[in-house]
Amino acid sequence: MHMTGIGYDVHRFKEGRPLVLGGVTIPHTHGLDGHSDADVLCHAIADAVLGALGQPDIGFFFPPGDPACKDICSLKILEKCREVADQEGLSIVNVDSTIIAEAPKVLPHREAMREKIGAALGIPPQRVGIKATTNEMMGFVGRKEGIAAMAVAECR
Ligand SMILES: Nc1ccn([C@@H]2O[C@H](COP(=O)(O)O)[C@@H](O)[C@H]2O)c(=O)n1
Ligand SMILES: C[C@@]1(CO)OP(=O)(O)OP(=O)(O)OC[C@H]1O
Repeated sequence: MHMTGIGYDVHRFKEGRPLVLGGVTIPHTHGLDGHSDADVLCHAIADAVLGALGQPDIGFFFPPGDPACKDICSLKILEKCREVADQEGLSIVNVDSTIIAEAPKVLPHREAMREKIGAALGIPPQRVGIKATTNEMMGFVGRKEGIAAMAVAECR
């Protein structure tokens, strides 16, 4: 049986932090604020995978504010999702995602992100979809207050 999951996350920009998306540090004026490395893309993908596994969300496995999660590399969260899939006797088929950001341009970093996410999830990079769009200068993303990401995943 195939199961589908959906994930969404958003993080606010903060000066003086590195911008990490899909496990890749991208040069930018601001990073994202968070207790973890604030990798909004990995968080959305994690929730999508956990949803497809019929599991609770990221906060169940990595409680918000848990000292053990301070500045955690969010690829570790994806590795945990893979472990949970293994424990359940399920496999991750593919993930697809969209980053919503006015800046920076993220598509130049797409291949690097696919490699990192694929390695963490144990799937080939060809099965990791990453797209990006601006919000046409509307809303909080449009005002460059932060970055949002959404994802879907399929498991079987
Ligand atoms: N942060 C972003 C946003 C967009 N892109 C790329 O630009 C294309 C056009 O975006 P629009 O929102 O103006 O339609 C989009 O399809 C992406 O290829 C990007 O790399 N990073
Ligand atoms: C992984 C966690 C751990 O604090 O990361 P945060 O940086 O707090 O990010 P958020 O997406 O708000 O919630 C997920 C948390 O569980």
